[in-house]
Amino acid sequence: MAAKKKKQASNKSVKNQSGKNKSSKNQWADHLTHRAKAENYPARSIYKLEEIQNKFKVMKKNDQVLDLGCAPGSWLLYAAKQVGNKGLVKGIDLKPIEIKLPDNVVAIKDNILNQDNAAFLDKNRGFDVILSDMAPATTGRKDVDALRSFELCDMALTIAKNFLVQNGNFVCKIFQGNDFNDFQKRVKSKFKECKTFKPDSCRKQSKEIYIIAKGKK
Ligand SMILES: C[S@@+](CC[C@H](N)C(=O)[O-])C[C@H]1O[C@@H](n2cnc3c(N)ncnc32)[C@H](O)[C@@H]1O
Repeated sequence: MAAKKKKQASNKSVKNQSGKNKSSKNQWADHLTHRAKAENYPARSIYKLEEIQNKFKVMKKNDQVLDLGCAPGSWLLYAAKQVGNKGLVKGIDLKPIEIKLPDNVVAIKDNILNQDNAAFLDKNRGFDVILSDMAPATTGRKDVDALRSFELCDMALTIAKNFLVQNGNFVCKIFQGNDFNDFQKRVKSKFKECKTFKPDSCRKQSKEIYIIAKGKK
């Protein structure tokens, strides 16, 4: 009886921003959210990178990988397994990483738009792979959100141009909007191969898509 009451309380109905009723439980939680939890990943986005890696083989053993927008850390954990203990994964995010990271991962809390993180990025060695799963905090205004997302992609591409080794690979999440074609054209001009891919694990209603660029010229 007590357990039943507790369950009812945790499922109680609340109003969302548009005034409609929704469950106070995470309405976005789905089987991948539960699977991620069971497999000790902090976010379901792990399965997007897994699909990308299975299809495009963007990372390999011993690679040095940069993960832009790395919190809460699922891609860091997955990339760390792909590169192995002789590889290295560096991550950067506005938010701190709160999970325990393996020895071949370092992460810092910083804004990618801040030019001062060049020392962390380390131009001397260069990265074999740069991943960007960055997404801006949404405002609800589609034009503003699309512009902010584009600004992050633009910065990710600049970092890829400056810090990827020759023949390096670049994966970048982008929201399909007005700037999409122009951005894709700019990526294509810098890489030998460039494709777009929407992993099955992306939420159907999401406008996000990944640009997979291989072989930096
Ligand atoms: C979808 S989450 C990334 C999830 C991550 N790939 C994972 O698997 O755990 C997007 C992240 O982009 C970060 N982000 C957004 N703008 C940023 C910026 N200017 N600099 C650094 N990180 C940023 C957000 O803080 C957020 O954690």
